[in-house]
Amino acid sequence: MARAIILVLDSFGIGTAPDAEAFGDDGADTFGHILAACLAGEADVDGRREGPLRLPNLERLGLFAAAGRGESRMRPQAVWGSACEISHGKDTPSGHWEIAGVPVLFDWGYFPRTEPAFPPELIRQIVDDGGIDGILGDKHASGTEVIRELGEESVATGRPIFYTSSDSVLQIAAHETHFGLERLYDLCAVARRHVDPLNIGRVIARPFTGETAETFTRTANRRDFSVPPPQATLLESATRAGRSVHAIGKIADIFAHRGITRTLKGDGNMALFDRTLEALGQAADGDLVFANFVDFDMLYGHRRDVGGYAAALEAFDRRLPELQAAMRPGDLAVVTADHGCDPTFRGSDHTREVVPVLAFGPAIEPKPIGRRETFADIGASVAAHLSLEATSNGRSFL
Ligand SMILES: O=P(O)(O)O[C@H]1O[C@H](CO)[C@@H](O)[C@H]1O
Ligand SMILES: [Mn+2]
Ligand SMILES: [Mn+2]
Repeated sequence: MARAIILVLDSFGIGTAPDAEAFGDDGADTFGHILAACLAGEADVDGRREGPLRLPNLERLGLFAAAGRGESRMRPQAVWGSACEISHGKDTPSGHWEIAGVPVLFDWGYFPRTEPAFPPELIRQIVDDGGIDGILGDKHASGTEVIRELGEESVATGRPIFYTSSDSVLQIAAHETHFGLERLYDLCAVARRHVDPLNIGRVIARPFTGETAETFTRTANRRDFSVPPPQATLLESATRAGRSVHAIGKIADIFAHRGITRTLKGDGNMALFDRTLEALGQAADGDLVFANFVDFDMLYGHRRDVGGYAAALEAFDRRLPELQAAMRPGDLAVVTADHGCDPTFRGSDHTREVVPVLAFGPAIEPKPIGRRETFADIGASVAAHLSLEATSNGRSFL
């Protein structure tokens, strides 16, 4: 039994999903296109990385084999394969809930690609209850671009910026001190109530600091207000059985704080890796450590920054030996992702892709597991490993 650790590299898809065409994502391949860009010398970042992508530890575990790529001749040292998503959306909650055994088989509500994007009645309700005198934005946008465009006006008028994407989200950007962080969280809680009837997955607080369009920066105080998963997930199976669930980074928010024992936050992937090791050091037998590494998605995938994404992968890879050294004989670790976000693809949205499944531990025998039909096989395997009641979806590959 010992412990289980799930590491989600947020947005690290490894190839076009069989149903990608329905999402307008045919040909998307986050890993494959980063590899190619690095090889072509198009992903050099001054002082941070250059040349071909070097991921020796992920390669050793079987990343290339999982992606069906012939570049590596190494025999995988992990249980290796890939998984398709059956959830209707390619968003973060859908991906994580499916990993935890609860695919999203209903349709989220989405806001149209029009301006305004939000129903006027909805905005009127949020403005009335939220104590603001109006909003800016009201459209589909990239979060960094929209604060550059409207941040100064937002600071001057006190009106927060409302925007959305191809995900089921209402995002609210406001200045951390001029508008106020707690006030922004309160406003998001009001918005959360009003978007519930529209079946919107998340309201996201996007605080920023700085004084001019050029210096505005989003802070680590982002907060996601998610709806709870529609059924009990692996996390609740664990906590109901008296186990502790250690949630690293965004995990607690993504699961609307259901089935979480403790939350450890960190600013950036490296801090999140530190928190993961810290949780592992404290986890008892039977516990689950569940970590999300958000930089891949937020800082590089959505920003279509190939070099940054490559550098972040290499930095993550360099830390894997520390994780392996901290694992006890009966532990299981699974490296996976929640969707793709190909930094070479058009637009700035997620991409429908298959994700890697690399499961390893001192007593886990390497083997191929092929292409799994659903991410839920990960949750089923973790449940089996921790001797928890089986999740209602997924089959264990262990
Ligand atoms: O452009 P930013 O604000 O990073 O937004 C991105 O972050 C949202 C939540 O992950 C996604 O829906 C995407 O729109
Ligand atoms: Mn995600
Ligand atoms: Mn994202």
